[in-house]
Amino acid sequence: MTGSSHVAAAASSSSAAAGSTASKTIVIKLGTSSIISEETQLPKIAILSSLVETCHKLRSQGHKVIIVCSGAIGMGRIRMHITDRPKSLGERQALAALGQLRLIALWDSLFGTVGIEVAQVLLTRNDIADRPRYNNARTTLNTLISAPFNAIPIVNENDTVSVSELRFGDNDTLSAITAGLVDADYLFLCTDVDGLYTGNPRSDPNARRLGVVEDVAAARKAVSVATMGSSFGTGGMQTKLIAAELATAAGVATVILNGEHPENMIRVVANGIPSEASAGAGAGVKMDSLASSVSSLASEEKELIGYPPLDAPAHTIFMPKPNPLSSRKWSILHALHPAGALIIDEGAFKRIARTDSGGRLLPAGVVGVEGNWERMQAIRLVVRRRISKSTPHSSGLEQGAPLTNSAPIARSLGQYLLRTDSEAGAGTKTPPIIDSLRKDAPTPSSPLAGEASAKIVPADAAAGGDGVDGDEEWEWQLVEVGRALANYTSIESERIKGLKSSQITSVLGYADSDYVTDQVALHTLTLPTA
Ligand SMILES: Nc1ncnc2c1ncn2[C@@H]1O[C@H](COP(=O)(O)OP(=O)(O)O)[C@@H](O)[C@H]1O
Ligand SMILES: N[C@@H](CCC(=O)OP(=O)(O)O)C(=O)O
Repeated sequence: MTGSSHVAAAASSSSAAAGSTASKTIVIKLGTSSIISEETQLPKIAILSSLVETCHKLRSQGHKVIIVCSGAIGMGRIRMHITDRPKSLGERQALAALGQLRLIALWDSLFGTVGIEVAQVLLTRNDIADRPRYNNARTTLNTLISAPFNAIPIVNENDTVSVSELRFGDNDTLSAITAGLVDADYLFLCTDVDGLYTGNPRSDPNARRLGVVEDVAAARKAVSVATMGSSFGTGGMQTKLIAAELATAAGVATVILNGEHPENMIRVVANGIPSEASAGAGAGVKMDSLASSVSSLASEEKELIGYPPLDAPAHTIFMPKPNPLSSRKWSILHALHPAGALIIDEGAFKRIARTDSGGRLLPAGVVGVEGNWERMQAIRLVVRRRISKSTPHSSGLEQGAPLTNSAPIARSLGQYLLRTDSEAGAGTKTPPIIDSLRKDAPTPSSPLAGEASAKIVPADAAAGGDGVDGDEEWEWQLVEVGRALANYTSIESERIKGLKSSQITSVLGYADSDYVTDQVALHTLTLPTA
């Protein structure tokens, strides 16, 4: 894709739908299950070779290709004859170091046979944590896939050195971030099943594959993805849905398909992305629970919606968002690492949510500053509001919370108690958002904020939050509503919070901006019901 914005991506994608020969940027994610045979515990050489031929063909059609390849730990296990999943972090990191070498050597020799250069790109979340590093990674990838290099970057998480919150945790998420980084047109998630099913096809014989999904968040709620997949794989279908949500928000069409037949990707690209109109024609006609999110169940509605064509290979396609976020906003919301939080009042939120305000936040609306940051670092915007204690808490997490890298908020807002429904119900002290960051987490939570975020409530009256007004007991509730790039450091922000812009100079001795931030990306324009 030539344009740099996601909007341009969407425009080029939809106008060049079926049968397009325009150049596309294609990110292909290969899960461990596509690289290593569960049965033989050996690399799937024939399939990898077929993938190489597929990439060669895609490139000869003018497309650019990036591969996000799992399997370092799996290859390390093969190399060291370890049959069980490694349990300790040290063991996993050591196996990744042993396996990554083999993996890249294998790709280098296979791609060498068709004259394609490959480049190894190992990333941690830290490598894209702030704007300069994010832009640097973007430039490197774009340089690699463009002339004169015309290489295929082979991306993996730098498992050997990445720890806790510096991890992507799974390569589905990493592939979505990579697709966003390079403004890709397609993200292919190759795995060991033919797409997203209504339930795990390994265990549910009645599970049915979905053809076209328009609303990933709704589909995520409607299908069952609870059980894990192959013995080598990491996240199962859940992390693929998280990846689809992230990528489609950036305007990237996301496809889940079986890695056994990489050549099918050529046909999917040739068929193009179903146009909104044709996808919409079939919406809401089949399964009640999926009606709002899924245009078609595979096979049955092809004629009705015209996609996929009758001879199309099995796959599930997640439609790119019709109005994707700009590249800059997407990176602020989903890629950059928030170093802290500005706590704002409801009035300030309403002002920045009004489109005509330009998303600029005055210091007058800031009621708290948490964390340490420098200018231009990403921060969370968290609304503080008063709610009645008798109001039952709705679950922001279930509504879809923005939680790809949310552990720091729990830490930086340490004096607050993070309250979620699961905590209230199951009594666990670990918020699901923190589990979502862990590589081995069995149930990662959603990455995106449809509307709400975690509810963060002052732990006790000492935190200055609870009170009684007449008969009503109340408490403060904190809701993350978006992210922003800071105009002032955390120390400066603390000093000017609550002030008028005209007072900034007298307090700081200078005023580089009237706003604490003028680069805001919101998850939501309205606060969820308390
Ligand atoms: N609703 C579902 N639809 C499809 N597959 C599912 C579903 N729920 C769970 N799965 C499991 O997800 C697995 C793929 O995830 P995973 O093993 O992590 O693969 P990879 O290594 O390719 O990332 C499938 O083998 C399947 O058993
Ligand atoms: N980075 C890890 C893979 C992590 C991962 O997400 O694995 P998978 O679910 O097989 O795509 C590795 O190379 O082993």
